[in-house]
Amino acid sequence: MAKLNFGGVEENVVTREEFPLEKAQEVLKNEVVAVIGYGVQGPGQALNQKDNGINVIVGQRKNSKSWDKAVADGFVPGETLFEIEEALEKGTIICYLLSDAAQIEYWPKVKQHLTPGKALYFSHGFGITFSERTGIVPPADVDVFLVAPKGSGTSLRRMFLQDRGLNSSFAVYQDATGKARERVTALGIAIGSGYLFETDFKKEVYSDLAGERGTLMGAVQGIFAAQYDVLRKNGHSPSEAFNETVEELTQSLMPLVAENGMDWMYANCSTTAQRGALDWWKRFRDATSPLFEELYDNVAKGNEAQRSIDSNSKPDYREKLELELTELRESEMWKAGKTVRSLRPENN
Ligand SMILES: NC(=O)c1ccc[n+]([C@@H]2O[C@H](COP(=O)([O-])OP(=O)(O)OC[C@H]3O[C@@H](n4cnc5c(N)ncnc54)[C@H](O)[C@@H]3O)[C@@H](O)[C@H]2O)c1
Ligand SMILES: CC(C)(O)[C@@H](O)C(=O)O
Ligand SMILES: [Mg+2]
Ligand SMILES: [Mg+2]
Repeated sequence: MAKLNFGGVEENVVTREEFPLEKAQEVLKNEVVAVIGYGVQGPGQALNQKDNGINVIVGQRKNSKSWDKAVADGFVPGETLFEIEEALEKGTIICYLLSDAAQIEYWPKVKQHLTPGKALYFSHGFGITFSERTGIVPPADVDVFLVAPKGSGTSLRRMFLQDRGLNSSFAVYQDATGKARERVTALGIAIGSGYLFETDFKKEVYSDLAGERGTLMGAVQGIFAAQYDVLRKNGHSPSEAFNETVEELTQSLMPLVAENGMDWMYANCSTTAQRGALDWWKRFRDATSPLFEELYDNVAKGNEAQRSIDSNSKPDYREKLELELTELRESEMWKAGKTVRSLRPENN
């Protein structure tokens, strides 16, 4: 593994140079990788593995939208696409990619098919870390590990098609065969990861739940809404408020941050903007820091996991989520955003 220096701290990272695709293919040549669930991660991971020459099958409920999607994506019923139980039986590596809540419901069936030497693969530390709540306790004679792409399954697939890789975390929880590490590394490469960063199940799930509730998804919408509302209350038009809150950030400034860091983005703005941003960022940090502390604490106590289990186990959880997404979509800010986006050349 390559040792890289991250801001003064050395960490181990698996690179594609040291573990090329050919090595992954060799490690996995006698395995049947069963991807269970074809929602968001399922398609990205299954298609990338298929294109990488891995023997991959999909397990999904028949008569579902996801089943039809798998067929449309080229998986063949009876050959590479099966009902969940059949795929569980055929697979030697079970990639458990049902939603975290659905994993609880299906666990008794999965466990039944985890015969000695098989491997159980997750893309989240959720089920194992919160096992008192999920009931997911694997038998001792199977390998248990995770590869968690740090991004959407949609991006995993898109970046693969662009010959780029999405960074993933990986962890081994249980090594029953003595081969868990090479199996998980091979899978990490095969699903289209760029680099693999080592962690453990608990660290992965705590950081992931905090991140998505925080800056990646929850906090970003919150801070957008707060600024947009203040601008609107002070008489600015929807387009002005949206451009100054979201559009400029995603189209002009975030690409600069992505390219070369925050100081680089700042340096490409006026000295007027730099003076103000350098004065104000610490106040935003200090104002939000207690909220981030509260969030992490809730994650560590298992409250966030429980909330997710409770609400996403309800029969109508999809409709309920969709209602809340619609509320966002129908808010003035995001309706203004729709019109602003329609003006981009690629949407004209
Ligand atoms: N979505 C992402 O991009 C992403 C990123 C990193 C990690 N993960 C992790 O990957 C795993 C899969 O997440 P996802 O977002 O792809 O899941 P998802 O919510 O898209 O659901 C995956 C599949 O589960 C099926 N499913 C849901 N409820 C079911 C039930 N009761 N019975 C049978 N099937 C059911 C759905 O039909 C779908 O095919 C999770 O552990 C998640 O935390 C997801
Ligand atoms: C894509 C995310 C937010 O990184 C993932 O953690 C998820 O749960 O979907
Ligand atoms: Mg997550
Ligand atoms: Mg994540």
